[in-house]
Amino acid sequence: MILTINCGSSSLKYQLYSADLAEVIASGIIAKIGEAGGYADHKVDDGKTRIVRDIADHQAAFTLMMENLLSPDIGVITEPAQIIAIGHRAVHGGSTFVESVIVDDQVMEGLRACSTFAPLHNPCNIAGIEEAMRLFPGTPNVVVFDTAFHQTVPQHAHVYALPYELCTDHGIRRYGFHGTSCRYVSQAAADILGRPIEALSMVICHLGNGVTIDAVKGGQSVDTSIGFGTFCGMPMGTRAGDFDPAIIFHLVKTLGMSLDEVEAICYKKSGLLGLSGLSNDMREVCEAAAAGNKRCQLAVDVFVYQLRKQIGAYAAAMNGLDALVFTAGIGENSAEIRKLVCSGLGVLGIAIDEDLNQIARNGHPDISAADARVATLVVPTDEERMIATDTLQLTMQRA
Ligand SMILES: Nc1ncnc2c1ncn2[C@@H]1O[C@H](COP(=O)(O)OP(=O)(O)O)[C@@H](O)[C@H]1O
Ligand SMILES: CC(=O)OP(=O)(O)O
Ligand SMILES: [Mg+2]
Repeated sequence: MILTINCGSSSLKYQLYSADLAEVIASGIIAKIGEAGGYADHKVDDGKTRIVRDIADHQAAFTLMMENLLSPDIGVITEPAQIIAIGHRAVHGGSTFVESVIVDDQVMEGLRACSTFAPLHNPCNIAGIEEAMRLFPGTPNVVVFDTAFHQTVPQHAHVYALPYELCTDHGIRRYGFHGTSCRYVSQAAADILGRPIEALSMVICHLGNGVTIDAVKGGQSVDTSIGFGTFCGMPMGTRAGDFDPAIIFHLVKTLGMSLDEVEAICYKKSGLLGLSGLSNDMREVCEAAAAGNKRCQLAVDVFVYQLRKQIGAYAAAMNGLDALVFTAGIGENSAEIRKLVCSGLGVLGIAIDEDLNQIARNGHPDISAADARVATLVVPTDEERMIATDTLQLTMQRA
């Protein structure tokens, strides 16, 4: 069996596949790590078991995952050796990692070096890999990078107009994230449309806790909204998205904030949470907005406006658009956000059928109106399957 691990800042998601990847045998999420109210949801077939327990750190989360997988009641394995390879998500691979790799000491060193670029994500990814190496000695670990798919973004799109030496000598450039999701979703969208991916210009809207808008032309990422770190581009759950960097100097020099405080604002106190003052969860923000909460309405308005602007920019950058694709938590589940985003994009030839929009998750990925020039699709992402696929491929190659 092949195990995939996605260690986030406060969660660990896992999925166990049969060795041929034909079947997902078990999956789960361990949530609120290091916070009050920790729990694990472990799924086998249609059954879900919730275990409520405080989870101090990623090591404790790993222990709980193993208890679940090995449990006589809800477990699916009898010994760890049944797992032949483990695939991990890593967010930032910098310029060092352009594709998935098998973990060795040098890879771990490279990952640690990229941690300063993604302080919210990479340290957690590394904690997961270290724990896997400790609990499964001798089992190959593969690491799959969010940044890898965006290595094709051309220089004129990934270089910032800063002194060029900062790019060449210090790796200051746009890297892009959620690449594993965009890679999966763009191919799935081409399959749904029944057209070769090489012939398509698409904008992928990965709208989860983190948000990426990605321009994919001919199957390659040609521009992407997140940049060097993971807080720029679109507003996200708790991250700011683009704002004038002069604000940072003002907060530090005039308002006397420390850099740590400013960093916390950019990554943890902004976005939907910062604007709404209520929640980083789009469902809650939409519900409160519908009930008349003005700051929540503002958060929705800002989110939708920035999305529309970015989609328009990428349609122009690619000199055309064949498909607009929604994915991840918000993109897959919120008919309202899809409707709001698309309603302002008629100029591009985007038009959706509201009845189809409402039933998109029930096997109706194409929600385009009959007269639309651009196809609009809703495609559930599956980063885990991509991670498992790369893990299988690399370990087979080595064997
Ligand atoms: N029905 C829904 N309506 C609006 N937002 C939703 C809905 N279901 C999930 N979401 C949102 O999806 C986001 C989480 O997306 P997800 O892709 O699961 O996150 P992660 O980046 O952690 O993988 C949250 O903002 C959540 O509110
Ligand atoms: C890079 C990033 O934003 O990841 P996530 O959506 O998992 O927070
Ligand atoms: Mg996700």
